[in-house]
Amino acid sequence: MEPGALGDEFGGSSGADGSNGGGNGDSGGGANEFDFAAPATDQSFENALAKARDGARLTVDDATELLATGTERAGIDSVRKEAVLEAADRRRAEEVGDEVTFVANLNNNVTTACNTGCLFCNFKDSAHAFEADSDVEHAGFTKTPAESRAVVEDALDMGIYEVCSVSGLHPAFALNEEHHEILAAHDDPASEVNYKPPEAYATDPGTYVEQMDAMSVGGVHLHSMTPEEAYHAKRGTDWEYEAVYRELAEAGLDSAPGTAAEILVDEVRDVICPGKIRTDDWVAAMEGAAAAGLDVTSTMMYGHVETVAHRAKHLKVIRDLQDRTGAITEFVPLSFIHQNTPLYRRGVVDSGPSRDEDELVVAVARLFLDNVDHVQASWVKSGDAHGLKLLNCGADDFMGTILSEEITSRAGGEYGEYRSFGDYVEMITAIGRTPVERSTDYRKRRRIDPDDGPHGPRLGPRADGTPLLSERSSGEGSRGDATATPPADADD
Ligand SMILES: C[S@@+](CC[C@H](N)C(=O)[O-])C[C@H]1O[C@@H](n2cnc3c(N)ncnc32)[C@H](O)[C@@H]1O
Ligand SMILES: Nc1c(NC[C@H](O)[C@H](O)[C@H](O)CO)[nH]c(=O)[nH]c1=O
Ligand SMILES: N[C@@H](Cc1ccc(O)cc1)C(=O)O
Ligand code: SF4
Repeated sequence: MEPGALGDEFGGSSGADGSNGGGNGDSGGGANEFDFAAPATDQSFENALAKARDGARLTVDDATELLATGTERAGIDSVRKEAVLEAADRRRAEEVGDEVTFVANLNNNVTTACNTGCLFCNFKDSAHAFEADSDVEHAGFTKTPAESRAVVEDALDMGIYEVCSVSGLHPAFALNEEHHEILAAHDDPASEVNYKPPEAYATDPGTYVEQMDAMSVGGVHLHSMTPEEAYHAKRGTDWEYEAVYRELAEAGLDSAPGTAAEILVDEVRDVICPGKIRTDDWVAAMEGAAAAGLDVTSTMMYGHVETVAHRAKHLKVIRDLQDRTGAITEFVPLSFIHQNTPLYRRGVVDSGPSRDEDELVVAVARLFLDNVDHVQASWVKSGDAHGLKLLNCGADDFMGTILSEEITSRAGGEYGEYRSFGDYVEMITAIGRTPVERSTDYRKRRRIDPDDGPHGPRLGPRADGTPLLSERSSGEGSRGDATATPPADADD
């Protein structure tokens, strides 16, 4: 399980994409080398709260005060926190009512090979371990397009609506054949454009277009190609993001996940993901996806080295993007899972966020993002009990069934990789809300009658209401964590 997290991300290969690797190993050298100033604003907590209660558009300073429960003293004030949560919960009820949505979906990640070296990530395995002549042991995988298709086909038969696919930046990945030729024409493709030909690897992931085509089967909704992946699919060219997303859409892509956002402030990215695209590029990729007619989601991975002021600035980037595009369907707060990560193991951070911080992030997202309808609570990151609590802090969506999970679990997350419809119905009704099966874009919704079990998906192209996997009988109260056998991964 544990992919040898510490210090060996790059093995001998020196930062193949040029912008990371070398510096990466030093990032954890001493605590606080980033040393961000403690946030301070000209706003008071009380004024910010009053504005939030009135429904006024909040500023970055307002959001900073609310996230901090006042910047004038350190630590979270529990009375103030409750006031923020209450305002957000009321706003949620006014805007989207009492329904709690979730989607019948599958995670089908294609490859864990990645040289980008993000210090919060244990999903990736150094790409050189995947080379045909490598004898480096690793727990990662690469799927061929045919293998991806088979996994999606199986899940479609089970009734899923969406496949969510996010992957490492495999050096052999290219958008299409023309891209392969452009990349291969470089004098030193590995160091100049993070490229090695598919023949160098034990398993060929195919092109991005081939993977999209393979996964877009039987009318499933394909949710894939994060901004970082879109960057990889155009590296070494002057192609526009819009053109890249158009080509992917023609191959079957329906919407794009807004991960790779982390914290959209470059001084934070310089510490936690120096090899990743910068904030401007992330925004450009999302705008390109929107211009190509795709919906997108938005995320924030918080609770590592950033301050509350960085979180507030991040929310402003998202709100501005949504003002310009209207393409964002939801905001997904991603609570940093620290246990196995280089950031933690190297002593750069000593934990992830507290539950108070999780609750305030959800609440302030609801209050600040007045143009994004849906805020997600994640059972993967927070577990069932705290996930349900987040649904009373401003969130209205409880993500999806996912069937398999590789990012959070590898980082040390403990909440499993699957929730059944029976689990969802039991949990959501337990907090007095209405369970609703949704489409990825939230436009299709089906209210579920809790008394009409056993429960299964009905919106997927092949869904007929049969429970997804062998469901424990509803009403047993023995939900527990993942018991499902995830679809088999292909090993390299
Ligand atoms: C693992 S990447 C895969 C897709 C692609 N390589 C990218 O970076 O966009 C997807 C996202 O998972 C999230 N993630 C990775 N490690 C995490 C951790 N330890 N805790 C919480 N979220 C994490 C990050 O937000 C990251 O952008
Ligand atoms: N929050 C997490 C998600 N969310 C994704 C959703 O399941 C779904 O794909 C999205 O809402 C679009 O419809 N997925 C994860 O794997 N891990 C999370 O923490
Ligand atoms: N939340 C992303 C997808 C995602 C999130 C977190 C993960 O760890 C993986 C994938 C989206 O729905 O757009
Ligand atoms: S977050 Fe994405 S880009 Fe960064 S190391 Fe992990 S898989 Fe690679």
